[in-house]
Amino acid sequence: MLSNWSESLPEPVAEIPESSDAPTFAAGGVNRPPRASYVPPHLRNPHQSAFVAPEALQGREPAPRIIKTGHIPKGSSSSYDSFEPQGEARKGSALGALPRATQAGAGTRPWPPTDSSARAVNRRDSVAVDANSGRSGRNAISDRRGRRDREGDPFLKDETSEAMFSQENTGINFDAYEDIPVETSGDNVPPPANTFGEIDLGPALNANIQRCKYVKPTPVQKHAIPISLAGRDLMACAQTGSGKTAAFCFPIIAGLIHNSMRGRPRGGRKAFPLALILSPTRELSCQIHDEAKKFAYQTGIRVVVAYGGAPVHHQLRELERGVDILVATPGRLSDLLERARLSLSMVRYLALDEADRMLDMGFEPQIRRIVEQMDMPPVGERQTMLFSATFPKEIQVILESHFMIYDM
Ligand SMILES: Nc1ncnc2c1ncn2[C@@H]1O[C@H](COP(=O)(O)OP(=O)(O)OP(=O)(O)O)[C@@H](O)[C@H]1O
Repeated sequence: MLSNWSESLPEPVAEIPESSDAPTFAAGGVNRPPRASYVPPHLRNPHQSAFVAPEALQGREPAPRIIKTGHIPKGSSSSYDSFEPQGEARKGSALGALPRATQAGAGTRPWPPTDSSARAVNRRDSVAVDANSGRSGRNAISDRRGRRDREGDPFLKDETSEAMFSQENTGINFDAYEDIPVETSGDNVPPPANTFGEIDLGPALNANIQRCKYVKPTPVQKHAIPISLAGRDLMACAQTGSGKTAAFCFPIIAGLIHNSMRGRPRGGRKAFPLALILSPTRELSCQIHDEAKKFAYQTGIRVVVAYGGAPVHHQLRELERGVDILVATPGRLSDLLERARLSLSMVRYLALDEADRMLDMGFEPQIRRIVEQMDMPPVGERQTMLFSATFPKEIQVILESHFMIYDM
């Protein structure tokens, strides 16, 4: 009999960097790399219990997980929900205005948060926008409703095999996480949230959290979500399997739902994502894409994935159909930018997952170009979340001094 869930996993298969001669797969769930082949590194030793800090296994005090927060945004909170597109993005019709979500059970809590830590975007050209006003806003809502009707149910396969989706069978003992200290730095760090109910994520996202059967936030979620919702940049060190995906997806999705995005061109050949999630491998990108689709279910937010080693034309078609959140590997993203089929000028959220691995895999030049030299809004005009399983000093120095990534 198996004593550990991880013993039932198939032998790990080496991950394939996108530069390899791997078999090709199409995006959007068609011919994807088989999910069973991806085993997170922490589960690869079947004799270690998953999700326990390695120090704890050696009888030592677990080292604190580190979360660094960016500067407290300055200025008035009213500019938080405004966004004026620049350059080419000014053209065309509006996409984005969703009705302001009324928080079920949250009563009168305003959005954006009006406390001192609320993000003030301070965009030079930004203007306040009423999400419910204007013709384009109504069109955008009906567009999104239509889109919802056509949306496949990302929970379907889980519902048909309930066991696959139950928390017990993820092999995660989240209670073991409770004791892991989390160290946060930065001024006036927003307090952690011990329950999802304490966080203002909106009814649609809350419903999806329930569908996912997440009962309470993991430690990285407890700390990172309130920090990001307050509009602060964030750098978090958390091991793989700690729930990072939700930690960056929830604030992005909540932010996109609550904030109006006017003036985004539609129907053209160039895509203008509002959020970009960079991850090192196609396996991880597909995993994030699958999770993000569940979190964004019935919100009207469209999540697209682009990764190397697969024919680009299918991914281009997916992008042409519209994209709010783009999950991408750095190589394929650079390719799409070079083909001028993608603009980063509307990106308000940038998340980098497994940053240490991206640097280890030699993606530094691409990331530098994507972040610094393309049309992405600069630090202060977008929100950045960086997650890494390890944070050796060298990586912190590289990230802080060489990349214009944070508002630190
Ligand atoms: N709050 C939660 N409650 C229950 N399960 C959760 C919670 N957050 C995440 N999970 C589940 O835990 C598993 C690991 O989470 P996730 O994939 O987000 O971790 P990760 O840190 O991003 O790992 P990786 O780097 O391997 O992608 C997933 O199956 C996810 O659905």
